[in-house]
Amino acid sequence: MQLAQASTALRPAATQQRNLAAARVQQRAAGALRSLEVLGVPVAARRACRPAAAGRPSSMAVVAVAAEAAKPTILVAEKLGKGGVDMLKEVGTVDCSYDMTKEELLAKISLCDAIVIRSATKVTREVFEASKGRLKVVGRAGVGIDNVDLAAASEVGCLVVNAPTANTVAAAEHGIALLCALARNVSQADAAMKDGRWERNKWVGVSMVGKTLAIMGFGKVGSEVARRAKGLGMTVVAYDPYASAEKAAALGVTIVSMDEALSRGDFFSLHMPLTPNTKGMFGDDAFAKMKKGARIVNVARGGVIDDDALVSALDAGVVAGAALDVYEVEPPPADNPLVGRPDVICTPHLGASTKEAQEEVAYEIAEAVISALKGELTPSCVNAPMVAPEVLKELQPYTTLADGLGRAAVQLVEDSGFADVFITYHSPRGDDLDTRLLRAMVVKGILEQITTSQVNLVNADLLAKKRGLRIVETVVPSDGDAVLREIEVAVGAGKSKFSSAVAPSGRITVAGTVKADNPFLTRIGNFDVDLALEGEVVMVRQTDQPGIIAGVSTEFAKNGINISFMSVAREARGTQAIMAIGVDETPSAEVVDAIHKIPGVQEVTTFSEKRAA
Ligand SMILES: NC(=O)C1=CN([C@@H]2O[C@H](COP(=O)(O)OP(=O)(O)OC[C@H]3O[C@@H](n4cnc5c(N)ncnc54)[C@H](O)[C@@H]3O)[C@@H](O)[C@H]2O)C=CC1
Ligand SMILES: O=C(O)C(=O)COP(=O)(O)O
Repeated sequence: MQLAQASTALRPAATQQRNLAAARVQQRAAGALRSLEVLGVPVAARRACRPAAAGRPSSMAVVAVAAEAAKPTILVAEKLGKGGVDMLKEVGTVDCSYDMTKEELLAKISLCDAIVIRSATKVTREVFEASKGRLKVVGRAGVGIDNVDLAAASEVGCLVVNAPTANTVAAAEHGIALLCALARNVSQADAAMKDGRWERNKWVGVSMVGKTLAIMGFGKVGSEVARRAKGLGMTVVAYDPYASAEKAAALGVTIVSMDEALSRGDFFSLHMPLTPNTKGMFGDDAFAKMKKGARIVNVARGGVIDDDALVSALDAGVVAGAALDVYEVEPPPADNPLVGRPDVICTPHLGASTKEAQEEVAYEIAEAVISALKGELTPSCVNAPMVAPEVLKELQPYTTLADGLGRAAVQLVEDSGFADVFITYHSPRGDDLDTRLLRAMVVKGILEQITTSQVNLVNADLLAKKRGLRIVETVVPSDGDAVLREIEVAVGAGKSKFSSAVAPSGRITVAGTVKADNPFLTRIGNFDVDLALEGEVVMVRQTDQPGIIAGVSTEFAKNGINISFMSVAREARGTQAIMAIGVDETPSAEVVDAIHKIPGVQEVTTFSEKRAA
């Protein structure tokens, strides 16, 4: 009765948690417009609603349309908890197609903006190629991302997000379950009884209390296993080259070298990810260093153990038994040398498979996928640099500026091209300024003018490198309360369309700042200007003499072009001057020509802060 009451009492709390998760998602949705601008991560709908021939709509416009018309298509390729699927349905068209063949996946993927997978689906380079640029988010409903080609994802600017925390306890509990089963031959004894045999002497086990458990990989799962093993009275040591000894000590765990772990462990529990470094980590060499009669549990990934080496170690009695949840190939082929052995107990990759964990994983991944589709940098993005939310918030207005300056600089380049981009940040933070986001936005501004690639924080550096751009960043310490006083973007181009944009350094140079959250152009070449960095900009170089401003504005007025901002700067009275004019409508070639013909005007150029077509 009491238990029933307790569980009823708990239910509203769980519901509340769901509501909170939904509210979080809604809150994020509200911030989506801004985030899109920040990262330039195109929402799925961006492609869907992009007009075929017309100029590319701004991200803002796209989102507005997106919300109305084109919902992203989200392919759920493996079983996902209903709560998560429902969350995804609120923002997109969800296609739950489980157990697809590779060919079916390849055929479907170009219709999908996001895919949600578990460990069985391999998202290979071939899959990204088949998606033809449409796939923007891979959501791994779990931890291990060894089944996703991260390099290929990054190259195409696809965000990969995972659910790093929701199945930690489930995996740890399964590790402990296998540890106990291994020590006490639970599986073998159970199989014998079901086979009609009562074998009390055959299945005598070993005790765990007082024994040493060596945890290999002391991350989230490893430390939860440690906590539980301490409760069983075991001595716990851990090998993890990246773990904090203090954190381990707080749990009563000693961090040791790999060799020490190998020589001390009576039991081993593996919890490192599968990476090129950990692949085959438990091979002949490692087994040779173990105590005779050690037992090993693998709830991490099959590939970290070399199967043949384990077979030899079992045959030699170095390893007394193994418990495996994961396999190099899943499901393991019939000729797998380990599965059929009586000294090996096996489960079919069940570590994360509890009802509770799967419900939570589904919410965690749905939230991450939705936020990634909206262009937000989710904390669980595994192929983009982590930018803390507070940094993101602080830098947001400057990201628009950085994007705009990159866009302006590249449009001032005369045909010859360029390879060097110099970005100078004037900031009171000095070297503490996190410039990754700003650099990505400058690169995005530049590349979006000259390529059709979608550029975002994930692939900006990579695409810049591929285009042979060399980005040189300098942070100049400055005064002031704002995080940044000015950003300057200079490109080492041979020639500019607007000669006054070339600074004494010989580089096309533009600089800007943020005023009241809006980006402003403050310098072109060697001229100080003051112009909102938005829409169309007309640059005019003239002799400093009366009447030119009137002539230029008359020309705009005649053609129904509204001036939004104007800034005039000169070297000295009666010498060279420039006008930077923000206009609401794009001036035609005829208007530009007419301005050029005004006596005293030497050159005219335009650039656009709108996205390139
Ligand atoms: N069987 C199952 O269903 C599940 C399996 N897993 C597996 O468990 C692994 C661990 O998961 P978490 O603890 O959540 O990840 P985590 O990232 O929190 O921990 C991994 C730890 O491994 C350490 N590590 C990396 N390279 C190492 C090396 N060469 N030697 C020793 N340690 C190394 C890292 O420093 C980190 O502390 C995952 O990568 C996943 O493959 C996770 C959940 C469920
Ligand atoms: O989260 C992990 O890394 C797991 O191994 C769990 O895999 P699964 O989602 O159960 O296929």
